[in-house]
Amino acid sequence: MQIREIHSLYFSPTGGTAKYAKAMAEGAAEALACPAEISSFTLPREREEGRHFSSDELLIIGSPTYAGKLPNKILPEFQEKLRGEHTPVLLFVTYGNRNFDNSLAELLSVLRGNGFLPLAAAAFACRHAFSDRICPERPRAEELTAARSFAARAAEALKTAERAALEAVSLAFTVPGDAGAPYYVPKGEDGAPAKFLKAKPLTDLSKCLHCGACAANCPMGSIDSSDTSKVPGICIKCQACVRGCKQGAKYFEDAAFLSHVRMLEENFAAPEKENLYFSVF
Ligand SMILES: Cc1cc2nc3c(=O)[nH]c(=O)nc-3n(C[C@H](O)[C@H](O)[C@H](O)COP(=O)(O)O)c2cc1C
Repeated sequence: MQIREIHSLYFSPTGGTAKYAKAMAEGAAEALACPAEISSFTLPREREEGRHFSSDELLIIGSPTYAGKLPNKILPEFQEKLRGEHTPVLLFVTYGNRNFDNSLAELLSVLRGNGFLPLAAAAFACRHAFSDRICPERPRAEELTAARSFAARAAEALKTAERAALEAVSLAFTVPGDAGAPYYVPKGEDGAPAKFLKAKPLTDLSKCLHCGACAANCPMGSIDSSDTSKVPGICIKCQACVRGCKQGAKYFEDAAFLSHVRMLEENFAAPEKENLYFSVF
């Protein structure tokens, strides 16, 4: 199969997913000796346009796991904005060492439904967006190298594969999880459901320089750029504002949210999970 161009697309509020999208794009580009365009699908303006891919392009796509599935506010954008025409795809999810549950299966199902040919997939344990105590060093350099090699091997195999044969193996390709399963219900330290849907970031005005970075980095465009202490829109708890603030001025105070973070730190910081790879090749 002839591949003319590679596109690597990621939703990545706190940067872990982006690192893997870049590494895999580089591996595939080297194997196929063709250009790779790496682009973000994170900010509202980056998700405005639909993206259509042809049969001689390769898509690499990654998303974090939120509550065991794809981020629910971004799912409709994946469903509505991405179209393939029998376009081969390498898909992956990242997760914060609890579990990726059903996110990879959901991503595969969305892509298959939108005309893509899923051929290889991966689940990468990354630093948890909520806590530096969970996999703080991940992805490690050697993990990015392994992901890069995985994408290179898949791309290399594409070169000699017959399209008809790929269509058939892609149809049978599965990954762990159930695309139709419900969301994971976050628990607090007491094991009871932790309800923090309405939690929003607060601003320490003694630290805030009013630089506007938090508003500019918010994937939901929810922070008022003229007064960044106001969050009139929806908050998906992605932590882009918290981690992107050089002054450390953004924080969450919601008791249920903090209890969930402590539960994760207590139960899911160790052992660190292995990265998982799946492929038709
Ligand atoms: C709202 C939210 C929900 C999350 N839910 C899960 C989860 O169910 N399981 C898990 O292991 N990690 C979970 N995580 C951790 C992220 O999947 C992980 O930190 C991911 O690598 C973040 O990607 P990014 O750095 O590209 O933003 C969650 C993170 C956020 C912000």
